[in-house]
Amino acid sequence: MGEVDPAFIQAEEHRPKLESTEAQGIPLIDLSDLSNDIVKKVGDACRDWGFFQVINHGVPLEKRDQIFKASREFFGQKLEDKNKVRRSEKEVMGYYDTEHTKNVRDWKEVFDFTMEIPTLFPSSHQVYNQWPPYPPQLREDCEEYGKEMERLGYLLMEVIAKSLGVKAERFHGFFKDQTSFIRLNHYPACPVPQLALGVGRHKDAGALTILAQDDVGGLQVKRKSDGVWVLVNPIPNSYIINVGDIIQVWSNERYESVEHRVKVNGEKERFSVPFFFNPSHYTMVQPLEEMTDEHNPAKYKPYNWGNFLATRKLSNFKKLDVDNIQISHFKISDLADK
Ligand SMILES: O=C(O)CCC(=O)C(=O)O
Ligand SMILES: [Fe+2]
Repeated sequence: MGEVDPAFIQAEEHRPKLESTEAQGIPLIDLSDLSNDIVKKVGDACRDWGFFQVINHGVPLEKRDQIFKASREFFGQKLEDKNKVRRSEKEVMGYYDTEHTKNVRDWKEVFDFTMEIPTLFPSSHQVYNQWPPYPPQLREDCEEYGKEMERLGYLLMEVIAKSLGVKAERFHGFFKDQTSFIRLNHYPACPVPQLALGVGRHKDAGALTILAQDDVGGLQVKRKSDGVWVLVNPIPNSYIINVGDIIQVWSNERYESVEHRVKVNGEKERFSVPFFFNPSHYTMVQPLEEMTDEHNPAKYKPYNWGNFLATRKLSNFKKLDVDNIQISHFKISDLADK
């Protein structure tokens, strides 16, 4: 990435401290026992943290190892080779190294691919994958891994539905024609880890994120109880799950999408692979009827997910002079607060 471009430098109040608290308390849940106890544990974690880790999730280790290996091989190429699948304003999937979060450049490079091909977006936004020639097995590894993520995504949505007291399949219909995508993240070692971030503070806009990280560590979560940034410990072969903005809206804020960011390392590079489980573009996102009643009215106006996603993707692609789209724009202000 060469000289440190000022575009990477975070405002002082957002700079990471070099030492940071380890996340004592982020729940670790064993999914092999699908009893009510798990439902309660997942529900409590969604409410108290917006984050949890899972083990015994059923994703074969071999599939995870393969996608990490392919990712390392892909990013290890020369820039001119990675540029063969470069993302553009129109081709929203593929490689790029200029993502901005809240208008500050992230210290990372990414490769995005979508699950359904072509993902059904509004006709102006047909989404196709761009597969690189090298490494040759990357496409197959990605597609195989994607199937595992989808399976785990549905399973987790069932547990979350039960924890909210609605029927297990309540959310399934929203994911027909889903706009889910997977991102390969590479965070190179950074000469100024105290000034830049791998990903600036943000909340995930989709429904649910399932993240695999390597053993380097760097993901930090803003702890709900006190606002302190705590590090999510890498646990071998576990997945980090977080509630996205859409679950916050569907649950009418029973669960909250929590801010997180990625610190970079002065010596070590880091790899991670998030799966963003997203509904169809034509989903009107709004609180579930079951989550509202006269004492607990809907806190959000319905919004169209496809438009939200397209607007957010454009603002992450290039620096804009306005703040990017947020669910707070659809919040119904409470008369009692006025
Ligand atoms: O790499 C990570 O640990 C997290 C990345 C992330 O938060 C994101 O891509 O939304
Ligand atoms: Fe994120």
